[in-house]
Amino acid sequence: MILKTENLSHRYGASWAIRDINIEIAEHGIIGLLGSNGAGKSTTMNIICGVLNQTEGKVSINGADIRKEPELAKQHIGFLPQTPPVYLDLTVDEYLTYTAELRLIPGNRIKEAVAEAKERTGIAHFSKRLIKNLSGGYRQRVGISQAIIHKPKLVVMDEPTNGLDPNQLIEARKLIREIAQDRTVLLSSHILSEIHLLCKEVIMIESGRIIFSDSMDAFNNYMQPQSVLVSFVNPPSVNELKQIDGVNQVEYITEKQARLFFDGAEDLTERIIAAGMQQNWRIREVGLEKGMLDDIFKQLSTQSNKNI
Ligand SMILES: Nc1ncnc2c1ncn2[C@@H]1O[C@H](COP(=O)(O)OP(=O)(O)OP(=O)(O)O)[C@@H](O)[C@H]1O
Repeated sequence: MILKTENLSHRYGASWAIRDINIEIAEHGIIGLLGSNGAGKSTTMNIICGVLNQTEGKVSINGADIRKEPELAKQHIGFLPQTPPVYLDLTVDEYLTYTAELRLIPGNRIKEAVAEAKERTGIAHFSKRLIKNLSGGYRQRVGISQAIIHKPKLVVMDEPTNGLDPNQLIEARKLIREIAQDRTVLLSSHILSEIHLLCKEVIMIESGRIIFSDSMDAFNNYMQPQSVLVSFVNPPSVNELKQIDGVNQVEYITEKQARLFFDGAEDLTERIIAAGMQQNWRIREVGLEKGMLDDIFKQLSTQSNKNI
């Protein structure tokens, strides 16, 4: 087991930030921790990485208890906190050499470890550059370098793609996928599509509790389409649209585009198109809409409350 948390709970002052978080990760690949702002993602990650001491519960990394055997446990863990822990006045080489020392890499192997981490994250050409003169995307790569410099089995990344521009995002995702090829990456995000793109497993946390933990495929079952957007050249009336079998509600978003809500109706798209052809609505586009993250949260929260 690479990571195991047992009934992990933490409170700041009187209020609990997380309650009874149980996570078990045995395989390689990318696992997503999904939750809205304030759900408890950072608290969970900080405890897993030994940066914050939990109020209750236990964390084991590769079988070692992070509180009882911190040195042993931390050998197997790399951490990229929400703000990359870089020193702006050091060069990339100076900073990575320093982090290699912190990670207790033997002196005669530090140069090699620094070179390898830079190579993996594509920053070798910036070795002598001061970190303050790097762009946000490259600073973050330096942050990732320090997280993998000791070749840990588990890399924990707190919102690693937050605040990156579209190009940096694509590069960052590519890098994270590469890093996860031979280890486990646990990453957090409040953006569903981000977790969707990257992760094979998802742990969803809301108000400090896990409300879903399973494969991405299983998660997708909660995202059944419930509405369809249709654009017309000759828009019909709401009543005409309601006559289509399975449609139970209609709202026009613009003059020419309507949202049709339906209940588990099969072949609905085909029926809409057929009706459109018959009555000359001249349909330009039909697109299924997936449930919004808020709805999924609501759905899952109600279900988990029922199970308690
Ligand atoms: N140092 C602290 N002192 C008091 N309360 C805190 C502290 N850090 C976090 N909290 C509270 O604990 C809860 C969980 O916060 P946490 O930062 O873990 O959530 P998060 O899911 O990471 O959210 P975000 O994406 O906004 O960082 C929130 O209600 C937050 O206000």
